[in-house]
Amino acid sequence: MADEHRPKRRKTKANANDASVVRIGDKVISLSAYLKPQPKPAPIEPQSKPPAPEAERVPGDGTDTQIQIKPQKHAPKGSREVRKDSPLLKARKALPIWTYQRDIKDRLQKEDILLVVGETGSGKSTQVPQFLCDEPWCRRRKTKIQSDFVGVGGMIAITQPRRVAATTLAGRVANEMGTPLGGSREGSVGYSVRFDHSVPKGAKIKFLTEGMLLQELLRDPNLRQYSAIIVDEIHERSVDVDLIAGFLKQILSGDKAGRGGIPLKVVIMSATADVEKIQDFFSPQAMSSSSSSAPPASTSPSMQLLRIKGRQWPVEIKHTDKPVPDIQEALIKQIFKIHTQEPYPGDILAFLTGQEEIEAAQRLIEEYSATLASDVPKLLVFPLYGQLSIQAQQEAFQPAKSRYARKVVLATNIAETSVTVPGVRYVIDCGKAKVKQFRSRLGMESLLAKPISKSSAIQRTGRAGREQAGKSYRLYTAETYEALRDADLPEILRNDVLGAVLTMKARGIDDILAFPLMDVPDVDAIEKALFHLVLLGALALDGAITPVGRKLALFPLSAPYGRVLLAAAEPAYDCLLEVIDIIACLTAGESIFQQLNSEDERFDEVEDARRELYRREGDVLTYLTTMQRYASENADRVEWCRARRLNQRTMRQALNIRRQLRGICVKEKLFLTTEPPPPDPQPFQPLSPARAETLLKCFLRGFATKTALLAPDSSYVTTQGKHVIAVHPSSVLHGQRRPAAVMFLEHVYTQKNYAKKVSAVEAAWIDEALAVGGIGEVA
Ligand SMILES: Nc1ncnc2c1ncn2[C@@H]1O[C@H](COP(=O)(O)OP(=O)(O)OP(=O)(O)O)[C@@H](O)[C@H]1O
Repeated sequence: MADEHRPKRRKTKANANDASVVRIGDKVISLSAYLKPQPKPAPIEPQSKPPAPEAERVPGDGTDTQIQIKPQKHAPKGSREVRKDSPLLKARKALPIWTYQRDIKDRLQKEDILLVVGETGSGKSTQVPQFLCDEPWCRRRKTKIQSDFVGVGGMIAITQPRRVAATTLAGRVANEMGTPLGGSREGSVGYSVRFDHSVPKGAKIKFLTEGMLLQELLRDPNLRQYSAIIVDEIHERSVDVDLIAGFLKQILSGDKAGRGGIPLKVVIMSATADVEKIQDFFSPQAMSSSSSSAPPASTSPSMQLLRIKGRQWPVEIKHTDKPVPDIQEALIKQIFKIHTQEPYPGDILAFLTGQEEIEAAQRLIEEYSATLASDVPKLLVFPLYGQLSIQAQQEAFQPAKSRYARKVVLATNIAETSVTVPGVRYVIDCGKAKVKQFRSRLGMESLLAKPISKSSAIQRTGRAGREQAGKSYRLYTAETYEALRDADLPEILRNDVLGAVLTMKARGIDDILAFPLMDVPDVDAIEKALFHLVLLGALALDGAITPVGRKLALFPLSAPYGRVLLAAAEPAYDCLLEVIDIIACLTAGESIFQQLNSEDERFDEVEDARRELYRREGDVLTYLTTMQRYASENADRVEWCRARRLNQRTMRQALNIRRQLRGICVKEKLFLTTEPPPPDPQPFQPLSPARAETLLKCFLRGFATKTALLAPDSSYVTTQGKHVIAVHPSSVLHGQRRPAAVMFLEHVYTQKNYAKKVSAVEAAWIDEALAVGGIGEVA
């Protein structure tokens, strides 16, 4: 029996006899100091400002994840007129950056590149694009490029490290401009994140994730549709933002022929950037040496630096007196202390390290909150982490449904930069974050909780004090803060660079080491990536990009998933529809299976219902069966998911991704027939053993290097690198018969080396897949 969704710990409950304690495993946390005597909460004051942004679901079948922002009542659809007494205009004018408006415009009128450094909440992300979008240089112009007349410019792109920031900022700016967002034909503001785009006709400002801008760069290396690119939150130094900085440097230092001589303006922004490093990278000397067609250093664009002083609202920072022995305990106590002692309303945003920690804390807070007296406001908990679907993430940004409740958002560092969570007045910072680190020599990734940097701590604190004065509770001492390093290591120095190398190759960069990067990754990591790309067929043996590589770079999927998709379209496999179903489930966000608790009274019933989904070959085919049965259900999908404890929201998102992937495959002419994919619901057809084998072999075309063989001592040893690896408890194969060979789609080092998303395969199939890639045998 699969125990993917078994509990990882005993069910915890507040002691029935003593409502002032909560238990975490063996520990008992007493909250009595905060709760007795119970102070009466402050009376609820009507909020002086309307909550914003007023994001809403698009009504419909629920498969669309677009967000729709209610237009301001006074603003006609598509209008950009905002009344002078609009509260939002007043709020904009109160932002510290407002007084710098003229300065920013003047500087960009004269120069092409500007670095804006200003405190969190000073108004950079929401205001700078609005200041610039009506500048004369921002108009779309017709120009002659070679022999054609083409339009250049007219729009501003502003990149964000995460989709939640891109969508919420787009919502806010649309509101401020009095223009609708999403689902509308006209408007000034749009957004584009993976699997979700909403760019109205005539948009002047587009918020997009860094990954999406990279995709656009592959299609249009001169970014012709834009007059300006704003790179926000550059301090996060993701691989993608480093690549963007490199490409922008090439455009800025080039001869502009590809834009018909029209310059591209570039604005780099952050509250906590390493100013010197960025200035060096974009210095005239560095510019002139990065391009053969560059003018001499004396005429290269020079980077202006503008520092925005001040923030709108103060934030009081409180450190602990002594180190806290148990972060979770301290965090929960702090939440209840705020709830009972700080004025209401005022929501709480608490930073934890990961999904598991968030779920554990959520259970405890909810259990305890249920025992609070009826005259005490309830605590409503909202999780916020990367694996959640966009819809689930958006819920954290809505005002609490009940007026007599305090919202507690439990977030990972995805809420650390850029975002404003409306209503939040208090921040709690646990001082740690899970950091992904790729050890190129081992070919293994680790995901361990580590102390954050000063930059992260400042950003977390900056999530308070955005709508009113706030407080930031750091669960570590002032001395610990002082000892933190200034910034995190850039991702390019600690992560797999497979995607980065593929992007560079697809953009025609042959000499990867000569590409302008703020930090150059280890040669070892680049070699590993080149080897992997050759194996995937994305690069030829001489390192040149192949047609397969070009296609992979354009898919909104990682290269191995893209490779599986392309293989599925080959006549030898011919299983595109099934592979799309599986990849849709794998990339939809949160696991489609909710974790089951063995003490749950419905445990056996749910396990019974799930049995029809589990496949003894492992997780990949279990996902397929689940998607196919879900899609074939035509009575009540919500009830169907409930009975099996499937995450209905993730399933809906998977259907949405499935629709988009099918569309991409039709466009790329990958389907072997010209017949359109059959509409749902189709009757469920059990998978034959031969078909199961074909599908797993097809997945090996992308994942032959992520395989392990059973050793005589019953452990699994990876075929690449020869490391011992265990099947993760979340896999349907955990605790089952041990097949002689396994393929895994992910691996992670936490307490030990774990293989996730595991399937039973045969050693001969692995050899076959490696041989197709020209790499030889595994054993
Ligand atoms: N979604 C939102 N809902 C409500 N208010 C918002 C929202 N987004 C922004 N604001 C308001 O606009 C102010 C400025 O936000 P903005 O994101 O432009 O600042 P920033 O300087 O870019 O901050 P950071 O460096 O933290 O990203 C916020 O402090 C808040 O008052």
